[in-house]
Amino acid sequence: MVIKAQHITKIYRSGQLRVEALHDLSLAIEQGEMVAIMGPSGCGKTTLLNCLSGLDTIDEGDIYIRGQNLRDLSERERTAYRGQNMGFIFQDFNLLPVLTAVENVELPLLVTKVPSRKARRRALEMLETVGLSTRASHRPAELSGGQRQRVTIARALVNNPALIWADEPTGNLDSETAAEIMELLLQLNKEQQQTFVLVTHAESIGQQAHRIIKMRDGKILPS
Ligand SMILES: Nc1ncnc2c1ncn2[C@@H]1O[C@H](COP(=O)(O)OP(=O)(O)OP(=O)(O)O)[C@@H](O)[C@H]1O
Repeated sequence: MVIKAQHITKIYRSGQLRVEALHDLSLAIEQGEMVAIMGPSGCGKTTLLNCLSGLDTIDEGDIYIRGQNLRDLSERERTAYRGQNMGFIFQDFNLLPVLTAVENVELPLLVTKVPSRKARRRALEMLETVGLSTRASHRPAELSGGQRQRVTIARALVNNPALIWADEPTGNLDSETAAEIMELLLQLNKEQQQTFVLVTHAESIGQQAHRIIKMRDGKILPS
């Protein structure tokens, strides 16, 4: 089991306000699975993704990633753990505007002290995998939405993480480009046996995952 969550609860507090965004939620995801998390706006999908990936902390319960209880790691250790084991694909791209496509993709490698020539080679390889080798020296503003999303995917996968989190990976894209991106994710999942957990509103995208986890009001609906 690559991801195991047991009885997790997440409460957001601000002043007197208290929102229980996850309520006694348990789940298990296996190595190599592609899982889609679906449900109405506000049901807790993004919160679940942020907690499972250790970007945010939980109030109760336990989360194990490849056997490691996230609770036992300090914030600094969690950050290092994410860098080594996880890739993130978010809807608003998060690419650095002053860097070219290849520079954006190689960044996670340089951060982990991979020598620059090796990093460049690997980043170019990744851009080729996502079908963007001819745009390596373009800046994000000089790329289309679908192309930017491909750069984000290349960057998320460049250090070969075991786990990839994607929050609305096709949210800003037209349906044709969204289908292409989903096809690419499925292909990478099949080839590399990496585990993908994606949040989506799009039924057509969710249907292509191996499994859909349906959420309502901070809980998982029985399947
Ligand atoms: N930082 C925060 N502080 C307080 N409440 C929050 C915070 N972030 C989210 N919430 C609340 O927690 C609940 C779950 O939010 P979350 O963003 O996880 O939902 P979601 O299912 O991803 O929604 P959407 O599909 O609209 O993105 C919502 O009721 C939301 O208002």
